[in-house]
Amino acid sequence: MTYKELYQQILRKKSYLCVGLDTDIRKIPAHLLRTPDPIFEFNKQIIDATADFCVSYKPNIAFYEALGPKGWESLQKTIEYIPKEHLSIADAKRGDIGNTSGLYARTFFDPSSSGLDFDSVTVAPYMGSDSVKPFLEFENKWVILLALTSNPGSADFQRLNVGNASLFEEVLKTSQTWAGSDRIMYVVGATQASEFEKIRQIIPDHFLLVPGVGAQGGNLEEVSRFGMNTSCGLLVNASRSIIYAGNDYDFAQKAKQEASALQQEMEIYLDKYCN
Ligand SMILES: O=c1ccn([C@@H]2O[C@H](COP(=O)(O)O)[C@@H](O)[C@H]2O)c(=O)[nH]1
Repeated sequence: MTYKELYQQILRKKSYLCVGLDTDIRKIPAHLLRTPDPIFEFNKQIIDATADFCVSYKPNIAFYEALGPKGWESLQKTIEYIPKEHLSIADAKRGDIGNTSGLYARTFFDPSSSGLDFDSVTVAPYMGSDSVKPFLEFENKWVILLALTSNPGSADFQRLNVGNASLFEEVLKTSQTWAGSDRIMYVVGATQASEFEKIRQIIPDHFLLVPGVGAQGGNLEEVSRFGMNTSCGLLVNASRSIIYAGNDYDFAQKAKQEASALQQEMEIYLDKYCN
């Protein structure tokens, strides 16, 4: 998916919502446990209920890996089921020495190797340019680099001063010099709203993946006011607050209501701040 295609979808749906598929076998409604693939059945119903209100889906790979081969099978079926117009994000936070990163990239981007064909993957920048390069070599795919994460521990390293700037600012600046940097997005937590203005000065045009609204308490209005650019430039993720809005036969209907409410709020902010 190109930058332009993503922006057009945002305009069409009046939404920049990413639904997080953090599907936990211990949390899904009991009646689904009687189906052959409860994780996929849950995801399928969530996708059917929310597709009109979001532009992206983000399965967090941990929830699938934890189940072994069965989890990978559910993940593969989920990825095949997500409508092609939605940007798919493998939230895997990978990154290693070059040849190992190459295999991680094949895992998520090369269906002939792994059966998975994601549009994008989250990558940790800590090991530097050669650890990210193999992902960027897949020309029609996106790398979503961790910049300033939503958790309290983001202060431990990401905010440390290195020279004249903090480490996360260096990640933003240095990664701009890498080949294929036009296909980088950045993770910035919704809980970090005070930093969005500064971040936009460094990377005015890039898309930001913003987790942390809903269960983590981030403020959608602030994120939109300070983070939006002229092409929206935001994908705001909500996982638990949507997919676990209900826990019974009506779970998908409840998820739909949550996604719809966020979309309606986003429509207001698109009118107000995307110009
Ligand atoms: O900085 C980060 C990076 C990734 N995440 C992930 O996003 C979702 C958030 O889930 P919620 O239930 O909406 O809180 C989850 O998969 C995290 O691993 C993040 O929260 N912060």
